Amino acid sequence: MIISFHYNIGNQGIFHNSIMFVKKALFAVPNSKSLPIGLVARFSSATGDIGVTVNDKTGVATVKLQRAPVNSLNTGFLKNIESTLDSLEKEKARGLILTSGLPKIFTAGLDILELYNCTTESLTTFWTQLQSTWLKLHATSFPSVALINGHAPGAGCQLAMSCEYRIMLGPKYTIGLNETKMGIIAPFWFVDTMIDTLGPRQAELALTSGKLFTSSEALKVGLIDEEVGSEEEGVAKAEAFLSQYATIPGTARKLTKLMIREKTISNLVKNKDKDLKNVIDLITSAQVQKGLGLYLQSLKKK
Ligand SMILES: CCCCCCCCCCC/C=C/C(=O)SCCNC(=O)CCNC(=O)[C@H](O)C(C)(C)COP(=O)(O)OP(=O)(O)OC[C@H]1O[C@@H](n2cnc3c(N)ncnc32)[C@H](O)[C@@H]1OP(=O)(O)O
Repeated sequence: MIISFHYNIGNQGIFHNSIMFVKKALFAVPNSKSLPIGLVARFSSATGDIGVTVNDKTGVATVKLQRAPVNSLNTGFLKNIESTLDSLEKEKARGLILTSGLPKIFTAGLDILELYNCTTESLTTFWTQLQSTWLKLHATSFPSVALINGHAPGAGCQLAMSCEYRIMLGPKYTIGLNETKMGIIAPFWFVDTMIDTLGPRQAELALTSGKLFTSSEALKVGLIDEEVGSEEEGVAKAEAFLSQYATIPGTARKLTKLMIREKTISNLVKNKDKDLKNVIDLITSAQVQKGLGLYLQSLKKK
């Protein structure tokens, strides 16, 4: 017997900003002895789908990002990610596995179309949402694992670094903050996060060159914690990592995490406006707009 719950995760309209946990069906599955018992959810929108499956034995939620073709992060998708995290907090999830539902790509980072030909107003909306979503992910009360099952450049790497543990599918994909390669600069809170992850020496080398690491290079410098050969192996390792927290009191765990992350978090919280101004000044400059246009063209030409 499997108990299935569905929750509708609303966005962009009727269910805006809420996940409703609705017990929908109780049904028997023939010929099955040990099926997992879980909560299953999916929502769709023009700005991306997020599939959420909660294992109701462990309380661990698997969140699958799905915005074809490359899970690029635009305002709506970031908002959906934030709403999902809010709902998981509310429902007291015991852990998060953040992964991609698309083949080959974890996330391609920021949607460059949000940066190219933008207005100050649209960029403000976008960047403010990015700050807000990142703050939420970086400070979740539950433990988090990024299961990086595809490329993770730019903000894709930033999302992964904000999870507490990183498992990457090898050997084909790459991860890193590649902003300098694009002629732009990683914002200070990306830099802080990379320093927290790699230490200043390796962060400087990585950031100044905009290096995209293969999974084995990433493992060597500590950008990821484990490299796996299949998604199944990745899921098993993620579950094993999270299971260690089943016996650790949640509040002690959370406060310890926040203590360690406090400097990086409060640096952004205190300097949000300054960060936004930096971004507007840089991104709306003619030179950067030209560079972004060429970069977009090069992606399309492939
Ligand atoms: C004083 C201090 C000042 C500080 C100021 C701060 C300033 C702002 C900082 C901004 C920080 C930026 C962070 C970022 O995340 S930028 C984005 C980084 N990401 C990338 O560079 C990835 C680019 N994409 C790729 O490398 C490849 O697409 C990828 C490896 C991800 C997948 O390759 P694949 O071959 O599978 O797919 P395609 O390349 O053919 O792509 C398919 C279509 O998707 C489009 N695409 C790809 N990436 C993006 C993207 N990030 N945004 C929008 N669109 C993207 C691509 O053009 C293809 O489109 P078409 O189908 O139309 O051809």
